[in-house]
Amino acid sequence: MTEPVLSTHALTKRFGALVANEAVSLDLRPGEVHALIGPNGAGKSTLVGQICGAIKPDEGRVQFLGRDVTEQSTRTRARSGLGRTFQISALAMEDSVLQNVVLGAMGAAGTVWHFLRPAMKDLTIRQKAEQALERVGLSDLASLRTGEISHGQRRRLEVAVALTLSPKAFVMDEPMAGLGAEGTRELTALLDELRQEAPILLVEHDMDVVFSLADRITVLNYGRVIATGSTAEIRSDPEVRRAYLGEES
Ligand SMILES: Nc1ncnc2c1ncn2[C@@H]1O[C@H](COP(=O)(O)OP(=O)(O)OP(=O)(O)O)[C@@H](O)[C@H]1O
Repeated sequence: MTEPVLSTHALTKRFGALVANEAVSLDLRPGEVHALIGPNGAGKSTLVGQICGAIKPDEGRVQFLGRDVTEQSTRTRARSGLGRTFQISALAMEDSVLQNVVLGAMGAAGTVWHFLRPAMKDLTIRQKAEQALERVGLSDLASLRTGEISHGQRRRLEVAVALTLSPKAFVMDEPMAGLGAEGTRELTALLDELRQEAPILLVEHDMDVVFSLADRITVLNYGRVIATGSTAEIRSDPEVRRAYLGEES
């Protein structure tokens, strides 16, 4: 079997008496979209936080590109190619679309102490940013203020920022949240293409998106994995239907 790009091994996280994740193991394989679903409070964001380095696990390990990264900072993981988009936008609304991507590319190049103005003149960084914007179909909006573009376009801009890291894997936390039908359709098409460049761990509530994009699905309930499998397997799993899809047994 192909080596996974990213994997968690028995990750456990407690908040006081609450077990938010209990021995969660999953993997992300090359070329796939692996959706992580579960009811509100199931522990999806807690898991993503541990994968990306924002939350320290109580037990268990995280492996990325064959290395144990459990003790690494968010920044180190990002620099090795763990691309992340957030539930809540981290974009600078007053800056232009291009400036936001340049800021991302500066972080990727390790030039965080430079000021934005000289960075805009750094040809390598600027080129990288422009390529990323082209990849997500936002080149025409490069000079607009980020606050002026639509919510859907901002979601794609976040993907462009992540692309400047030349990611080896994406972790996306509810990228479709708040999008209308058109925005959802555009972002779904983009993610469908991006999986060839880097596999995607996708936390998503929109089941139409999940079932149209995912190669595999992992279902969390009360912090535990209750099922992992293909979309067909998940659809017909009685425990999933009971716990998540709200069906009577
Ligand atoms: N910092 C924290 N301190 C205490 N409890 C927390 C903390 N973070 C999360 N929790 C609790 O852990 C459980 C899992 O939360 P988490 O946000 O990971 O779930 P989720 O599946 O992402 O939910 P949602 O779909 O609503 O985003 C919840 O009961 C939540 O209240």
